[in-house]
Amino acid sequence: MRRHWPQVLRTPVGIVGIALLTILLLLAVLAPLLWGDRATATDTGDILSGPSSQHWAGTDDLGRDIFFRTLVATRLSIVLTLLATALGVGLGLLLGLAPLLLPRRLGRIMVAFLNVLLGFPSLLMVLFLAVILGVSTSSAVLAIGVAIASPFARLVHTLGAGIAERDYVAAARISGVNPVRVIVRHVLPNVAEPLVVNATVTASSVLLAFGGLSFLGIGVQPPQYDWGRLMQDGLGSIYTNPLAALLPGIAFVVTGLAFNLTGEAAAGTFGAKSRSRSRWTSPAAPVTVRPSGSGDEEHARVADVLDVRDLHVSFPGPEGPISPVRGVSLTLRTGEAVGVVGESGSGKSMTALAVAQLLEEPGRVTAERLTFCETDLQAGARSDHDALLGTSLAVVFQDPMSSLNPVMRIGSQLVEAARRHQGLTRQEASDRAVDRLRAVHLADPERRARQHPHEFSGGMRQRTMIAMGLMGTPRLIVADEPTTALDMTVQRQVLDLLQETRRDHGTAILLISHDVSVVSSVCDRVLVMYAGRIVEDLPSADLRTKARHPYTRALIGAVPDMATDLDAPLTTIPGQPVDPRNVPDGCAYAARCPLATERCRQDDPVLVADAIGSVACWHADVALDVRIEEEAR
Ligand SMILES: Nc1ncnc2c1ncn2[C@@H]1O[C@H](COP(=O)(O)OP(=O)(O)OP(=O)(O)O)[C@@H](O)[C@H]1O
Repeated sequence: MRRHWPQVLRTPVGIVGIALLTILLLLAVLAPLLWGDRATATDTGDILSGPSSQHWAGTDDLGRDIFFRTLVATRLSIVLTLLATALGVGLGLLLGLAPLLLPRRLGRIMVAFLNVLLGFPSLLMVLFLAVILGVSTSSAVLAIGVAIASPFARLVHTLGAGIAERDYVAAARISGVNPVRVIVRHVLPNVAEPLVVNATVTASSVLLAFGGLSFLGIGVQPPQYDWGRLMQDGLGSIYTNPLAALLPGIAFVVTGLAFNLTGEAAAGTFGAKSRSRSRWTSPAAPVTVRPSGSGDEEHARVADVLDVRDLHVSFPGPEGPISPVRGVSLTLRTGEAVGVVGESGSGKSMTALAVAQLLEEPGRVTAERLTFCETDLQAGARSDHDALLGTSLAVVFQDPMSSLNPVMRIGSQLVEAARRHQGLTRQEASDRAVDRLRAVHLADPERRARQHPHEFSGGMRQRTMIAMGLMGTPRLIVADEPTTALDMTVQRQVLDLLQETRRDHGTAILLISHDVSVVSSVCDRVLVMYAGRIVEDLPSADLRTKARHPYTRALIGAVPDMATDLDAPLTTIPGQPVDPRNVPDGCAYAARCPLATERCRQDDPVLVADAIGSVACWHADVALDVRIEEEAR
């Protein structure tokens, strides 16, 4: 944001706004010192006079100089405006952020409360509070501050809630960072720009509101005076000396204009910056990572990194629970790479999130067994597992925009992760961050560590996230669509990097992808998911020749290869994937399967192991050539 303010000064609107504000602030500081005495000096021989060479704007009923009084009133008018704005913004921040910190239900109540407050028109609220709190300057500040707090709180909440859903915030929260720190470090910096712009514009409304209260006699009380008070005093002589009321009126207009123009220019500049930044980063790719720890030798002794039995994920739905994952079992051994493929909605990501303990409420995870590095993740408190997950599990997500904090330097993000989980000093963590950036083949890592995510290409961001995972030595990297949206060359580099990590550190990899060819090029085994279940598990090497489930064969058939006729339409799988809200009886694939029989529609086949792998199909023994013929028909 600091970078953007000089930009504001490059726009004509910004120049005028900031010049006016500077003059007003100078007046606020200097006018009482220079002209304080002249503004209060009474001259009973010259009361309620019109403009003259001695009194440019005439005098009031005690013969005081209206011109100097208006100049001197700048300080009180602006100080009160800033005080009420600061109070409103502070309260708004508290009220707007509270729902993000409170338990979900309490947060909802808080949001409902905010909505009710918003139903009151601000000006009515100010008048109501000013009368209730009593007539004084401080009650007027309080009344205006409270009245502007609710719209500001609503803005803070809306912007904050959007950021709080990003992967890097979720990862920080779930890996045990104090919620207040998450807000201060990750949420607020990302919403600061629109909030500052909004606060600037709000200041002009506050100025008006204050002037209004003083004008009505329920704001600033004599002997103090602000522009509103001066306007009221000048009203009595409006026909003999219109300047008495007009001059403070002009002061209102100029000050309101200064706040508004500055706010408008800032909004334009920040808006343009944000838009250009999102264009710049949008083609990129993934990631959010739980950073990792060390201890390769000890790791190597443990064979099964991950052991999952009968995993279920469910969400509450209007007509009963929705289960996108329905009894998944899988095992990953040290250094093993397992791919999970399936159409969109088959439950791949939900399985990964459940395994990584990243699924948030209201999602519910149950399993007969869920063991990571020999630790039962279902036993004991969540906080007991944070250290293990934080040091041994890295998760690489797909969404580029939400995976790295856009306002933090790359180096700081790596350092923060390592310091939290490995207890390194800042210097040690910085050195390691540079070293890890080098390890993922980023050129000039020292310079890169000082840059922000928007200065990186998609592939570089993705490698950065893998570097974050490598701040220690993860036992498992869960990579959810890590190469989607990357071009073939960068995709290859990222996949090679995963392979290198696996080879050098014995890290197991769970790679999720739509792309059968990506998975089969990296993984030892492939799990095929359909409707929340694994329907086939087989070695990658056998995928093209020995797959037996009709769904696996259909997925392979949908991947074009060198022999594909480019003039013919691409092969697709007929029908629609199963909606988890409405899973049919029997085999979930039956409605789309060319081999389906009555038995398939009634009885759900279970996964049966054999010499090749495992398959859940009543027709798994039908010879492959017969199957291909059937499918072709
Ligand atoms: N909060 C939720 N409430 C109810 N259902 C949900 C919720 N989140 C996800 N689902 C459902 O879970 C199912 C599985 O989603 P998941 O993201 O695991 O699919 P996927 O196989 O990873 O798909 P993709 O490849 O598109 O990411 C989807 O049908 C989705 O609608």
